[in-house]
Amino acid sequence: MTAGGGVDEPGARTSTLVILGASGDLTARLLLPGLGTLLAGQPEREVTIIGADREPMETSAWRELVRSALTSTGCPGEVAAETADRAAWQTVDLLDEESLRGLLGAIGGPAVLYFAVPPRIAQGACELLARIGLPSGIRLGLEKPFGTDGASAKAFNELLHGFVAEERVFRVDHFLGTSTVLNVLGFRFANRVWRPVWNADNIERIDVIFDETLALEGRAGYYDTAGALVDMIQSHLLLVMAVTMMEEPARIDATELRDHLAHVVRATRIWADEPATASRRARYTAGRIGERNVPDYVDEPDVDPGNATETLAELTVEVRNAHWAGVPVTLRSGKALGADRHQIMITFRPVAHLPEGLGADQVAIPNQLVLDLGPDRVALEITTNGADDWRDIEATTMSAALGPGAMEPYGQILAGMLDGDPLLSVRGDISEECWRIIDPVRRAWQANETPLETYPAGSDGPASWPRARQWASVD
Ligand SMILES: NC(=O)C1=CN([C@@H]2O[C@H](COP(=O)(O)OP(=O)(O)OC[C@H]3O[C@@H](n4cnc5c(N)ncnc54)[C@H](OP(=O)(O)O)[C@@H]3O)[C@@H](O)[C@H]2O)C=CC1
Ligand SMILES: O=C1O[C@H](COP(=O)(O)O)[C@@H](O)[C@H](O)[C@H]1O
Repeated sequence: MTAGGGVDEPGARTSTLVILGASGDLTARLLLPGLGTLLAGQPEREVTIIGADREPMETSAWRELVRSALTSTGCPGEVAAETADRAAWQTVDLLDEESLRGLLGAIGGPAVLYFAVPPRIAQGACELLARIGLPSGIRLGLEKPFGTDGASAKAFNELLHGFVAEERVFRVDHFLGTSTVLNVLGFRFANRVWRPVWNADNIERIDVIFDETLALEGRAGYYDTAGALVDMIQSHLLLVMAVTMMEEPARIDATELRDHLAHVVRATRIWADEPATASRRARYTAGRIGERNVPDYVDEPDVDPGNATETLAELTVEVRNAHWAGVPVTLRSGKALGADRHQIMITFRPVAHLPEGLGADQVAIPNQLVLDLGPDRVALEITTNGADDWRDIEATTMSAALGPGAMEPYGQILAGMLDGDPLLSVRGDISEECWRIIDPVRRAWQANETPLETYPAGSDGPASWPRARQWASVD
């Protein structure tokens, strides 16, 4: 097995990526295809990919898996072939100390160890690494979920910090690598028009929505104990919120950006400090989405009907600082819904007053700004004079497509890891803060203080939830 080097030299384009759990779903579906988009745009990179898993795999089979996954997302054939030819396989049991030592010895140089394994295995392997010691030049890529609650995330951080510097730990949240989240930075900070109005004086509410038509898709092993709150709100949506509401960083680097994200999550509190009433939860029952019949969630393969798993979660929080106090921020995500709706929605306060003779008998219409999280688009609903009667007022939508980004989110995340730039990885304190926000909600749900409602697959969620009113207008 050969080891690439150089991940430590700034700007180096030669690096070694060791994928632990290389026979798994994440590797085949997201990691390698993401890397393919990175190599498509930056073909000069020489990445040596070492696949590692507990079952042996022929090197030729691993190389073919690498080659086809890279080309599936547009990596040129010759770059994929060269990368595949460098790839190697290592059979390892990550929970066996000797086996893990053997892997580290075989890598023999700087590398990224990417844990594409279940969280229990990643944590167990890190406990062994704490004993063995981490060879210099190694970085760790850790998938979500990071811990299972605030206490376990804190303990995991303490374990890691005992043997590796925080700058070498890359906690993955692929939403930070999505083009729209990156686009929010330019949209917010490079436009003069938003700066004076981006605060509680002018903004009435914020909604971050990630509704999916996808149902469980065979992921009960993970999802049935996580649920929508942990799967989407604890990690992704709180960070999307933080990017939307943070102050302007002095520069876009890992320290500044993450300090600013941390300021937002540290100031975030559950609305009215009432977890039971600031949240809602529901689970899908049988229904139809387009041409698909979706079974009742509890009839999905491997679901434990005894788990009160929610497939739709909503949580309202407040960022309690001088800029945002009093503005409700609702985070919502669910599966098996009628439409994919991935949006940050900013609802402005209506004008305080309309001149007499304009919009007679009409109430002022609040401006609404929607940043679509794919396909990337921005839409602003403004108020204009009526088309038929200029004395009326009516809403009109202006919209524009945003750049789709040069690569898939996992390509962006891997680029940061390979280059040693933690800009888009979740810092340890931020991860703990996100758990601190949702832990009381989980406790309230476990105590049954918030009812577990139902909705038919393919619907908009429980009929009683007041959602259509809020964002029907910008479609
Ligand atoms: N799949 C996805 O869409 C996403 C996954 N993630 C995260 O990525 C991680 C991996 O998920 P996923 O790929 O779906 O999981 P899989 O179960 O598909 O893959 C995990 C792999 O790890 C191997 N493994 C388990 N135990 C050991 C061990 N002791 N030593 C070496 N290898 C081991 C498994 O082998 P075996 O089969 O023999 O057990 C399997 O090949 C999880 O943390 C998940 O939360 C995050 C976002 C999306
Ligand atoms: O991390 C996750 O994200 C996906 C949604 O993100 P996408 O980039 O795949 O659209 C979600 O479906 C999944 O449940 C969650 O684990």
